[in-house]
Amino acid sequence: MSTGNGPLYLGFDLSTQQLKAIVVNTDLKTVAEAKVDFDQDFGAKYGIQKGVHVKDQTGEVYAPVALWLESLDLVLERLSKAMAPLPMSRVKGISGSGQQHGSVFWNSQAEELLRGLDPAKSLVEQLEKSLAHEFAPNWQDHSTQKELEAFDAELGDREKLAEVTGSGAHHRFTGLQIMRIKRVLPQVYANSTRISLVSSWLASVLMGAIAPLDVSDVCGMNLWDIPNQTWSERLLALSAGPEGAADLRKKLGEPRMDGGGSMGAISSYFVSKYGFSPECQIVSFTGDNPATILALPLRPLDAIVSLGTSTTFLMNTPTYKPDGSYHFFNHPTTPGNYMFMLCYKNGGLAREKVRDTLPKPEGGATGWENFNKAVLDTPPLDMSSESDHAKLGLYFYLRETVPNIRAGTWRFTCNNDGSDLKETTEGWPKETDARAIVESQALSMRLRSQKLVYSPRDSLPEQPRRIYLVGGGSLNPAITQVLGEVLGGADGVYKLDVGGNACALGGAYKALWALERKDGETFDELIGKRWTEEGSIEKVDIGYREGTYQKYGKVLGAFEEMEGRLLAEEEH
Ligand SMILES: Nc1ncnc2c1ncn2[C@@H]1O[C@H](COP(=O)(O)OP(=O)(O)O)[C@@H](O)[C@H]1O
Ligand SMILES: O=C(CO)[C@@H](O)[C@H](O)COP(=O)(O)O
Repeated sequence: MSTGNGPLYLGFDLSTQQLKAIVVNTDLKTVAEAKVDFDQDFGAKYGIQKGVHVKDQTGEVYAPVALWLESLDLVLERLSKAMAPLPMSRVKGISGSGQQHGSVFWNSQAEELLRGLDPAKSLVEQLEKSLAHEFAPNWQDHSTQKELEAFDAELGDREKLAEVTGSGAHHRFTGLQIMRIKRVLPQVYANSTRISLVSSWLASVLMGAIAPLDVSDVCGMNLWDIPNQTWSERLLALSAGPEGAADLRKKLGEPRMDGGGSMGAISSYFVSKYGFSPECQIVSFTGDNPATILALPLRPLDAIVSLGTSTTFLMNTPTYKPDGSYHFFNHPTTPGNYMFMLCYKNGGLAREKVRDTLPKPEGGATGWENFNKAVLDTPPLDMSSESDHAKLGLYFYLRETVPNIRAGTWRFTCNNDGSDLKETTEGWPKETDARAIVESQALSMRLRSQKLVYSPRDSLPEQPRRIYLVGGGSLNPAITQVLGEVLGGADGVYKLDVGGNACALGGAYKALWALERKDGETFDELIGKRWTEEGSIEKVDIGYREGTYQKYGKVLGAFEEMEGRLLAEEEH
């Protein structure tokens, strides 16, 4: 491939299970990729599984920060090789993303250690000493029930909190996590001079100085007042105690409200060790979901479904319509726009659990062959005729967030119009579970996004125009088809060619826009001019199917009632 002599842009994604890096040229074409898989590369050393430690007794889920430091050196070593013969010195700008909500606690030595990084030593050798806490809470953590109740109550109720911060209280949101750390590990909190999000932490290491939080990622904390674009003093005081609000504000710093421009040049450590140019600029890093909506120019009514460890449903919208069950974030690049998001904890790993109840395919290339066959051999809602009962299931191996239902598996049936909803105790064949888990994940997204979608064309029912799939699960044709059947998509369902690397790609595009934008040029304007469908996306399903879409529509009420009954059981 000819890459000319123009500048290159590097995007990282520090997600739950991997650290990925992708380099693009000014035509948005990928020229090199590399990754570190935490379990494969460091599982034995750090005793992690799927990138994290899990403490079932408390609901804590956390990752060792040292693992990420080792991974950064390793991914850059791999990337230098993947780039050859292109020199790293061609990289003009770096941005990227981090798993949202996770936080890193720095101690008082951090700034000095970051400034003085020695290329003769590794990052982990030098920066392990910069931490006030060796672990970063992960977004799957659900140890903060007490804090969740306090946050929901603080401004009156959950809806009021959502109006102010874009979200009701969620266990994983950083304000709650900080409040818990202060309660259970007061010394760690006291020793923390600065607190970063995962995104700004990675930017800090690359810059050799503590980077500000990002305009979009800051909205995943339940601390940022979105209508007024400032820290909420009341919520800071709740998290850190009435006397501690000012101190917490100092630890967090003021976020950077411009998603573009440069925050500073790369640290000399990376110049000496990996051959970056000293002129290479670090652009603000954002959350992995905000970065995903930057992987292509996203029009209103288009939706992205990210099938990673978590499942997320994302839209770019000019309307701020907060609600306690979903999320609004500042758009990462466009002031006045927002990202709408639904986030499910029981995404890829829950589908894997159901897959693993089926016999292992012999010689299968992906390991998903039997799961896919079961999905495709089962009719929608497992109804072979109109008189059959529709089957609905919920498969939560972790406490879910949307809605906040305990871990467990439930199977219900109802009539084709949603009436006569009953829990079934006899169960059903394992093959039915394969279809039911994908349907239930899609039904939940359809239920909760209905207020944001409208009819894309005359006479079609309300639905997204295009649905773009990203993340590891987007490689799966059976999952893809069911998403199209349930969610529709008047112009079809598309997979991003970059598959599981969408957030890293969004990071690379962000770096390009940040450093090449003309006065007032938006991300969508600049990227829209250079982006081509060919080579970027592939149509994988027709999306809207008349009849099938309506069939799922008729059981949406029953689906909501099923969730409602399980929630009510927990309240009693
Ligand atoms: N062929 C496949 N079919 C279904 N799921 C898949 C397939 N390949 C990978 N996955 C899923 O993708 C998940 C990882 O997705 P990825 O986007 O890389 O994760 P992360 O959340 O760490 O960024 C795995 O947990 C796995 O369940
Ligand atoms: O908690 C959320 C969003 O609110 C998750 O989407 C995390 O941002 C990380 O997800 P993975 O990419 O690791 O699945």
